[in-house]
Amino acid sequence: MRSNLGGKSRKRRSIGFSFAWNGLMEMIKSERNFRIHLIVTIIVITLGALVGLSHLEWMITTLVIGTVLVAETTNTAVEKLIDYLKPDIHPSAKVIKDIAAGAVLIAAITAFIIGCLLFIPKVYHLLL
Ligand SMILES: Nc1ncnc2c1ncn2[C@@H]1O[C@H](COP(=O)(O)OP(=O)(O)OP(=O)(O)O)[C@@H](O)[C@H]1O
Repeated sequence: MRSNLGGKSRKRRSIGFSFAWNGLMEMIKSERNFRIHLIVTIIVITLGALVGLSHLEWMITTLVIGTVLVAETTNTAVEKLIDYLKPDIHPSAKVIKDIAAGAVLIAAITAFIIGCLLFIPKVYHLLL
C-alpha cells in the first residue's frame, strides 16, 4: 500500500516534470528572445571555460544565467496570460506587460554588470 502511494507520487512528479519540459520546448520554439538568451548562455559558458573561472565564479555565472532565463520565461507566461484574459488593447494590459518586461531588463542589466566584472579582468590577463 505504502509503496503503491510512493509509486503514484513518483508518477505525478514525472508528469509534472514533463509538463515543465513541454513549457521549455514551447519557449524555445516560439520565443526569439529566449533563443537569443540560450545562445548567449552557450557563449558565456565557452568563454568561462577558456578563461578558467573558479568554482565560486561558476556558481555566480550559473545563478546569473538562471535568473535571466527565469525572468524571460516568467515574462512570456505573463504575456500569454494577458493575451488570453484580455486580447484587446487596454491600458492595464500594457502596464502589466511593461512591468514584466522590466523584470527581464533588470535581470539582463545585472547579468551584464556581473559579466563585465568577472570576464573583463580575465580576458585582459589572457591577452596581455
Ligand atoms: N493588450 C495590450 N494593450 C495595450 N498594450 C499592449 C497590449 N499588448 C501588448 N502591449 C504593449 O506592447 C508591448 C509588447 O507586447 P507583446 O505582447 O507584443 O510582447 P513581445 O513583443 O512579445 O515582448 P517580448 O519581446 O518581451 O517577448 C507591451 O510591453 C505593451 O507595452
